[in-house]
Amino acid sequence: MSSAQALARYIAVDLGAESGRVQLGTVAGGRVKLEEIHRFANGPVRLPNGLHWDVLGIHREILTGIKAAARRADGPIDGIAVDAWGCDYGLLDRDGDLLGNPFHYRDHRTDGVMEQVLEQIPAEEIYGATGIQFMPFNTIFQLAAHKGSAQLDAARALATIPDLLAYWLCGRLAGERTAASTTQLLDVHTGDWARELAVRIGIPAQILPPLVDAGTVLAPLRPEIAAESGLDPVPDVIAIGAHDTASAVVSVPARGKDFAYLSSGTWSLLGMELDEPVTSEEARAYNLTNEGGVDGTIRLLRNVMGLWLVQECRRQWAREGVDHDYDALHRMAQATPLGGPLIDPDAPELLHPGDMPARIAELCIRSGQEPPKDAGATIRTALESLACKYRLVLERIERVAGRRAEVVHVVGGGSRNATLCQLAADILDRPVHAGPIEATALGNVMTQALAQGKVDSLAEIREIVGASFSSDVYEPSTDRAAYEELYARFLSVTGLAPVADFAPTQGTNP
Ligand SMILES: C[C@H](O)[C@H](O)[C@@H](O)C(=O)CO
Repeated sequence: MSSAQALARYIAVDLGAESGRVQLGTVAGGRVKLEEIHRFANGPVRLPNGLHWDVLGIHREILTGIKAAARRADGPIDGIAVDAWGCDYGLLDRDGDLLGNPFHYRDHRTDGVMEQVLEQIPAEEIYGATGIQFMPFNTIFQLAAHKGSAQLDAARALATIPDLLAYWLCGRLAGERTAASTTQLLDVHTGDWARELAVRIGIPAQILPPLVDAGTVLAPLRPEIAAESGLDPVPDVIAIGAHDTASAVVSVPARGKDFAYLSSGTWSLLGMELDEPVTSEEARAYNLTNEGGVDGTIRLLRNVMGLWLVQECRRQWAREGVDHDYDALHRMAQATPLGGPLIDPDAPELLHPGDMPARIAELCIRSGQEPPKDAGATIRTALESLACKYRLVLERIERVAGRRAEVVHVVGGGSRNATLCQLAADILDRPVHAGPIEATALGNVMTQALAQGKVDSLAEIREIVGASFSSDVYEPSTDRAAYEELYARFLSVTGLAPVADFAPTQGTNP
């Protein structure tokens, strides 16, 4: 694509729990192209006081990526933006300096904290204000666990992970709303911080930063970074859908409204796009979340444990001396016959790092099933269970959204997992369109283009992405009996209630 044609070039920094990527996006002639410039591993660092993220290391990798992108680009860079996982944050002191490495959401410091807070403030109230699903690591509970710490006492500002890294690139700290929504401290009706809620929990509301919408230009890249990278003219740093899932949903190549999306990676984020939040008793009972979307949309979704199950199994087997790569694991799972043991992939025992194969086997035994006999069978159990949970969650979302999804778009790294995509189509009994893989980075790039008026709308973005990247289509099996039997067995061994006869509960997720 020659520079004459090139309409705009953007650098997208896309940070996930397992890896970070710096991508160069070029938007021209109604098409978007993405080039991976720099990829680096990411993961928890254990300190005496718990699991943390190495944000200085992440920042250094971002600078390396920006320099390389500047060298690779065949013209000026128009913007830079950062997206990252939700819920985690850094605290800044009165000088704007970081007060210690952010904790990792899988750290045990929040054990039991959500229950304590819910004794103080009823779930109905928190959900009524924020519309956010109850998860033990939500920022609100991490801050409650942080109370009384020297860090929180000295804190003058809170920065979600994407906001912190954007702040280090441009010097302006702002709370981008899609990322802010994952804190469970944003009022979903007003779009402002739920300060009164924060104060009732003992969180100093003054640390909550000024809010901006996705598509806001923050400030120019810091001059020393621009100079070091040879970026002239100096690009702006732009707030986009800073919560990675929000950016992924931007580039779902869907038309109309009757679609569901599954952002598939370490987590499976399954949802539908709404114009307005739904904080009904039923939405709360199903523990659905109303996370903020780009262009004022609402992401009515649910976190499902995702490919973390497979990632942790692989790490455990590697610790035991058998290093399976992901392709080998999926070939083994594909070769394992349908109908093995099933589990609830969202069982709390599976959230923290550790011996995942043993935990999966334990859950099977505890529910009266023979545990998986080998690695392939263990992965098969994880994938079949995920696909079954997708069905339960999607049926609940459709009921609350009041409409049916005719197609499910699976995007992200997990969209390469053909076994899971086919199982999802079979158990959901509807077509699954898989791709693009780099949906989050594409959403990052295209929202920068939206911020600069290079494109006009979410619909146009989805047209451009759909025209630029093909999707693999998985049609549901016609052997309905086999998959209906599988789903019925899933419900019976897990004790999870199908939509039809589900009764409201006291808040935390079934
Ligand atoms: C904690 C998870 O990261 C968060 O709930 C999820 O939405 C996410 O950010 C996935 O990347």
